[in-house]
Amino acid sequence: MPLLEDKQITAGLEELPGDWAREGAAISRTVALDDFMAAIHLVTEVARAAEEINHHPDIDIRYNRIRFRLSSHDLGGITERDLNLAARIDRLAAKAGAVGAAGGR
Ligand SMILES: C[C@H](O)[C@H](O)[C@H]1CNC2=NC(N)=NC(=O)C2=N1
Repeated sequence: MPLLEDKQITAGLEELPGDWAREGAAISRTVALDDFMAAIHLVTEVARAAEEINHHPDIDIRYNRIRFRLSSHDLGGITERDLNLAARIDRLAAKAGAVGAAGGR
């Protein structure tokens, strides 16, 4: 699967419901949950999705906030796999009642 061009990445990010940001060779999104266990439950669901597609996020968990950072490590950049995983994360995060970190919780 090839690396995406800048304009493809920009278009792909606009299609995603979550507020993903481009960070060089990766895209990232931070979400906030009600509490630590809610965050851990979401991480567990994302882990199952990652295993299903064999594409794994970098995850930073701080109490009720989770930062997901996606990159295709084998190619050192962003591919469709990252956009696909981001879409799955957005669906799981919405189901879990997550809000963007900008939500101020
Ligand atoms: C052996 C295994 O299939 C590879 O290491 C997969 C696993 N998950 C992965 N996840 C991500 N984000 N990038 C990869 O290059 C990658 N490679």
